[in-house]
Amino acid sequence: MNIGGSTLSRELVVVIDFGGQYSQLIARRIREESVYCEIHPYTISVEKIQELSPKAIILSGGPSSVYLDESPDIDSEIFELGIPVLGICYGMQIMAKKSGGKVVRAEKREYGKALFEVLNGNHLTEGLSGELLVWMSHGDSVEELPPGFKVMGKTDNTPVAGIFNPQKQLYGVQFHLEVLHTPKGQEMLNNFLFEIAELSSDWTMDSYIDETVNSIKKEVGDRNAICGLSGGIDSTVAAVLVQQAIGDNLTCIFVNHGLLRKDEENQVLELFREKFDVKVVYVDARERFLSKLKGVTDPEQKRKIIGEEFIRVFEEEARKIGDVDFLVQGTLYTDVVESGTETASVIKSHHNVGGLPEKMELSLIEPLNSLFKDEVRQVAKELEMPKEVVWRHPFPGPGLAIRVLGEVTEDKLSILKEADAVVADELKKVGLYHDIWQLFTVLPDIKTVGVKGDERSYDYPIILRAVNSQDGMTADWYRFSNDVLESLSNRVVNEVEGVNRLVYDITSKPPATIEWE
Ligand SMILES: Nc1ncnc2c1ncn2[C@@H]1O[C@H](COP(=O)(O)OP(=O)(O)OP(=O)(O)O)[C@@H](O)[C@H]1O
Ligand SMILES: O=c1[nH]c(=O)c2[nH+]cn([C@@H]3O[C@H](COP(=O)(O)O)[C@@H](O)[C@H]3O)c2[nH]1
Ligand SMILES: NC(=O)CC[C@H](N)C(=O)O
Ligand SMILES: [Mg+2]
Repeated sequence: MNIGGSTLSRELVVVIDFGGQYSQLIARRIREESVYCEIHPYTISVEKIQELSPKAIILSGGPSSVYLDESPDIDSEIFELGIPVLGICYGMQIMAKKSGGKVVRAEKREYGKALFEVLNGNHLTEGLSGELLVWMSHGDSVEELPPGFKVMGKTDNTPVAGIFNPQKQLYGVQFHLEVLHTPKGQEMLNNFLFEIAELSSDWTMDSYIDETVNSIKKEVGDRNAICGLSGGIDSTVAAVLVQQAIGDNLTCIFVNHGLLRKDEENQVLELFREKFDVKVVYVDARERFLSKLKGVTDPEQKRKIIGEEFIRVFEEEARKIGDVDFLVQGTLYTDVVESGTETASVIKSHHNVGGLPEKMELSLIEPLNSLFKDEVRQVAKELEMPKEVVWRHPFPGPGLAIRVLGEVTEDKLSILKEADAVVADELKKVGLYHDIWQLFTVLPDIKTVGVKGDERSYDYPIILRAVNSQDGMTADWYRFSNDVLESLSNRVVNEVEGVNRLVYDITSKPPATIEWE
């Protein structure tokens, strides 16, 4: 059993993912309107959709072409369910093809900004007049309209840039209305959600808390649970929600795997002792994690070892407590998606999802597995948690193991801990720490030559990473002033033994990821 937020009752929009790069963004745009939505792979069956009983369906874009044999397909039945459907790009093309139209390779690829001229009045563009600036990214086009459909509008390049069938409430747009480069995109999406599908905005964090607590109460009853607690926002919120549901039957397990930041174990324990009324067991597992990681250099292998070891520690602690059936984790929607689904490829195996061992003694409770990070922060605020928890920078479960590149050793860990502490201290001093979404240092597996005090040094460089983001799915590097960069460099090189260089990572995600491994 996996108890998560998605089992709750509320109006639902299903986004069907054809492998598009913006599927997450579509989901975010919908949730920003206080409407709950879930992303499902295109392989979802019609029966499953009926079971979920969504009030609207959105078909995402995708890299493939609908006329190819192996291209992602969907059962035509979904257009007959009486549920309003909006197809975007590939989504519109598949809607056209499955409804009896024809899609072909276009003469000219259309990429970037275009002007969309509305040709036939329809509910999607209601309230919008004149030519609309839209964002295009396609090489295929609808050549023949399916029966029952009308052309919604055109661009210079694309005579059929939008289609609709008002009787069946089917709408398709060739452009991406979910990106900011389509300025009226959100208005069109709102027309679809509220005018066409008649959804109400019933997705609030307030209602989320009540429903989640109630559903955990029902599922767990008077049985016992443990919670993997890191002091991070996700597990803290998960612990508090579960505690509200089952009270003293919850015990939190805080694991020191030797990969925490400088003094982090003490800070976390103190925070929980002072500010939260939950039972916390501290486990010193440094030895066993570090010995399992000995000689291992491959990033995915490191993650899997750590994921498995976490579970083994949790199981041992559960046996000590006795009669424990559940493990609570602060898994987020993003952890699930990045660890790979049928249509989304594995970016990296988050230790708590893709890194889980196949056999587990405990059933999972993941009350946040349908939320994005910023939504969890909203829940935390709603729960009146201290600011230091709400705005704490995310810290990955595998900790410094994925920031010491290559083999993890005690020596390298201690250099990295020191560098990390110096950087955090300096940025708190200049008042920038909370301006940044996530900040950390990385220790690469190389040494470089320097000159310190007139003498040659052959030491490690430290890489500084600072990014801003909303939910960790995309991120932009932080623009420091030169003065701040200079003081950071001076302090790190002077104060951290074994380091003679500081370099700054100026890559966004994508194409990089936030962590280096
Ligand atoms: N040191 C730890 N001890 C026990 N459980 C942990 C530890 N580190 C991570 N976990 C578990 O793994 C989950 C995922 O880790 P993750 O880092 O994504 O979440 P978090 O630490 O709660 O929040 P944040 O993302 O803000 O750091 C946590 O929610 C928690 O259940
Ligand atoms: O708990 C976690 N277990 C993991 O295995 C893991 N990998 C990455 N992260 C965090 O996720 C966010 C996105 O990171 P990436 O851009 O590196 O994928 C960033 O905030 C990362 O710190 C993890 N968190
Ligand atoms: N972004 C998309 O969905 C592209 C759809 C299709 N591959 C095309 O090029 O037209
Ligand atoms: Mg964490």
